[in-house]
Amino acid sequence: DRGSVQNSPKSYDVEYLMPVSLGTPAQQLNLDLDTGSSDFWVFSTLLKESMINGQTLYDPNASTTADKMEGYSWKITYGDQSYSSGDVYVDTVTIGDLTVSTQAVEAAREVSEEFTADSDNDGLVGLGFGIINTVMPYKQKTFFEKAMPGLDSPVFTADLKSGAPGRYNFGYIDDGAYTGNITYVPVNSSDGFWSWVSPGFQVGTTGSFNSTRIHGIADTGTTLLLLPEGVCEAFYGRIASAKYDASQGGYTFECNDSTTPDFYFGTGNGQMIRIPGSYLAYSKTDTSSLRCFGGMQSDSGVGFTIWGDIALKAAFIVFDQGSERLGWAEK
Ligand SMILES: O=C(Cc1ccccc1)Nn1cnc2ccccc21
Repeated sequence: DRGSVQNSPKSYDVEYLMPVSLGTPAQQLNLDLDTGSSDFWVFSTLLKESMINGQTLYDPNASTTADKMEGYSWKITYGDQSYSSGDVYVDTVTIGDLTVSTQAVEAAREVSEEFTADSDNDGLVGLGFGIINTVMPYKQKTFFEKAMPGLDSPVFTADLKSGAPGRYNFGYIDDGAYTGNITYVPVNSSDGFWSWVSPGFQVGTTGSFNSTRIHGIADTGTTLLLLPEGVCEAFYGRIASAKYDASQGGYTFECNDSTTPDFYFGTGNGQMIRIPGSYLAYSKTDTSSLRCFGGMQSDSGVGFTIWGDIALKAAFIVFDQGSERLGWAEK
């Protein structure tokens, strides 16, 4: 079996949403595929009105195939301190023609203000590893883990684009979606993340390759690229107008600064992925400003590097859960 679904970026590529069908008859929600977490949760009719702001709600009572998991609950807090919690139902879920008939659907009773404010986002499909699923008393499998045994190949791929729709595929690799070769690197899933080691980086075409191992996770649910302080300093040191602006909480620079170099990161056996400098001028610091908040920021508050959407949209990525490895290709 296999599946394929279009993803669509919200403004500034802050997140990428995809249509998902839940229940019988199908209820369609727009969900955020998040390889940085492992809960499948949705806005639901269990929520208080005050927490809803235009989102589409999953109504388990309107689904003939929904069964409540009595005595089960969930509560998740993300790295940015946003959170959600609620009850659990088993129901049928279809993403891009791929159906899982008994998916644990986590129906929200409570969401933090960040989720309420994001009216286009009806919930998350966590495609990290199931060991960090938060359902109690027994953790539940991710959508991919449930689908995997029936797939042609135990992989899913992410093709995120800058300011344009891309695609998530399940169970196969579309050889037309990338150029050159796919370089595979081993994944350590013990923390539940797609964790891997980059051999180093290079700033611009003229810079030398810096052989420094960078431990981090491939996370579609994080917007920015959070890298070690020293790497940020090497990159921003090459941009004439760049500075660390404590009032903005990060590095900023003039959006059109022509000295902005591309950023290359190593993936293994000599391959590098090029992130165009334009991706790193993330968003204007305010409407009238000429300065942009950097798409690359320090990971010092996190403890590991996060290869978020800024980096992922420069590549075609194979999340190979069958072999616990990540595949990287240019496109
Ligand atoms: O939380 C983060 C980014 C982050 C910030 C600070 C420390 C560690 C990580 N990403 N993320 C990944 N999945 C998410 C889902 C919702 C909100 C944020 C999400």
